[in-house]
Amino acid sequence: MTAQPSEKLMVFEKVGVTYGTGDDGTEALQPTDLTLSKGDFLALVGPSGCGKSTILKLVSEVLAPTTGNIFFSGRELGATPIRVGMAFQSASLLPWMTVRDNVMLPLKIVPPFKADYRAKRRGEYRERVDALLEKVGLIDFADNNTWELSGGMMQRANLCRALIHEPDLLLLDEPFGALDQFTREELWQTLQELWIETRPTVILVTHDLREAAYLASRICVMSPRPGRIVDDSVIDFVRPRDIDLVFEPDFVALVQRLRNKIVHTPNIRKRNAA
Ligand SMILES: Nc1ncnc2c1ncn2[C@@H]1O[C@H](COP(=O)(O)OP(=O)(O)OP(=O)(O)O)[C@@H](O)[C@H]1O
Repeated sequence: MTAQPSEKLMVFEKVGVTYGTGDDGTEALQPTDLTLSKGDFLALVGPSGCGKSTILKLVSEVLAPTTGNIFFSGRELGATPIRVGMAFQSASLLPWMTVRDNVMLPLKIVPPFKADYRAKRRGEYRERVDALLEKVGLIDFADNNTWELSGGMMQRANLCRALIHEPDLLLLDEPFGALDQFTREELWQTLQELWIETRPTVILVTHDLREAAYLASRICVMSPRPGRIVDDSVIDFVRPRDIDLVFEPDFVALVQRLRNKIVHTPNIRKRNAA
């Protein structure tokens, strides 16, 4: 197995996933090559069931590939611990903790921060949490219970919790899927600001093509199951991106192109059977 160049953060080499075995097996991901560089903001889009979440499970080591290899910083994934931040559609904040304590949680449990947690939780860590809450407009709610927050505020707190420990990888699975359009657009801007400031490497799974085009620096379109990457585009709209960008002709044309790619990419099984 050859080591990968270290400037590439993550490399998929012919990575395939089949759930189950034999006749009952479900091929979710065809052997796939994918390279992620440090600081990329990659959006994965495609029809339901194409394997987007499967890729997130692979990257977060919840699932091992059936075939192929994954490398992280030039070494096989799993060889060294990587720091991952995650945010999903359900904010899953802990209701018995305040907003501040929820955001501080990764500093309590993730190395190397946890070693100093007791000493720093009232000083340096608290300042760090409060600075992030200030940035996303939640500082006045730091001592509130999470059930006192609106859906949009919960997702702001959720983003803070996913970023507070400076993850090597930020994994976002439909994080704004349950929000109304206006709140969602506000959160796009918040996430963009956080990304520009700290440049984490992000993989965003979304069904919302405008969200992908507004936020991402790169978009991969996947085919219907068994998933494969059928389009890989660099998105180079100037940053910071204003929300009015979504009405610009180039933006609308991009969303239309992505949509056509998704709608018109045949299911390989059906095509082969025809
Ligand atoms: N544990 C499992 N056992 C069997 N099949 C599975 C399992 N998990 C996922 N699948 C199947 O693998 C395929 C890919 O699933 P995955 O959740 O990655 O798709 P997705 O693109 O994230 O879908 P969605 O957009 O609907 O969330 C789907 O057809 C799904 O039914």
